[in-house]
Amino acid sequence: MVVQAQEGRLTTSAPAVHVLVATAVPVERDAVAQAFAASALEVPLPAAVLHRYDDRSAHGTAHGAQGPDGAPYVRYDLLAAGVGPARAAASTAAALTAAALAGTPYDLVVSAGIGGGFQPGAPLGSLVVADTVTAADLGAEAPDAPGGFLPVTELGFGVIHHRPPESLVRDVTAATEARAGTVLTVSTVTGSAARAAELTARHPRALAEGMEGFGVAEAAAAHGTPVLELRAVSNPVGPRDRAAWRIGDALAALTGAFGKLTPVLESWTPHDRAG
Ligand SMILES: O=C(O)c1cccc(C(=O)CC[C@H]2O[C@@H](n3cnc4c(=O)[nH]cnc43)[C@H](O)[C@@H]2O)c1
Repeated sequence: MVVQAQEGRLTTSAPAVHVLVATAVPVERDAVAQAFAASALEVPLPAAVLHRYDDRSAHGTAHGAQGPDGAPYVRYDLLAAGVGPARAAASTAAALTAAALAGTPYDLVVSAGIGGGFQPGAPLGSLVVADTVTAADLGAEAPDAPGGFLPVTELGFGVIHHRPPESLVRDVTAATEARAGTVLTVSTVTGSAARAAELTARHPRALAEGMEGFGVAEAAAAHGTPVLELRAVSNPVGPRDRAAWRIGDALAALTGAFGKLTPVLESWTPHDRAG
């Protein structure tokens, strides 16, 4: 349930752990929200609306940060940030800036959604946590280069990898029974065996691909905020076959993952947060 509320600023009291979750589309955002018992407060931003949930695990932790009533808790702001790396980066940057200006910066940004799984490493319905968030098609075609492609870093610009905090990746992977590996960000969904093989050759550790992670990570990095990416596998990466997509199963896996995330974030220490 979403409670309509007008709020002139982002928050009224400092949360224990302040997390921005950026999905691409509302159905993914709502799958994440289903993990939380509380109803949402709608927080309007200039170009988007955050759905805010204050979540407490059933048991809390000895090391958890303290909420207003003394119990450990995590504040999740859920944002349907748009499809593709550019739109996702713009929306995430807007939310990060609004929070910073309000004096309540985020501790963590999570890019979450469905994604394609490289087979056999990431079966349909499984969950992948990125230990590396990689821009797979940011660069130049170069017939003389290995694989016929030069990443943008080889051209002297930017970055193509972001690395989430190791301890957080380890703990989230364990808690959610996910697999950890590289998650690729692409601007074009892979639709052929040849393209899948090309990506695997260039990125042997790739387990999944999506279209937003790198954009979200770029926005987080600009604010010095750690990032995490979670992909629930809805389809195999390879020849386009819409009939093979299992979006419902992937959305259910996303809900399940977020149901297990709160205790991990409650016990995420400031030392680890430095990543
Ligand atoms: O091919 C189609 O007909 C088609 C119809 C509806 C949606 C799509 C998408 O590609 C949705 C992209 C959306 O979902 C994520 N996603 C899911 N699977 C993959 C994938 O194999 N490769 C890349 N992205 C994927 C992505 O993050 C977008 O948010 C296609």
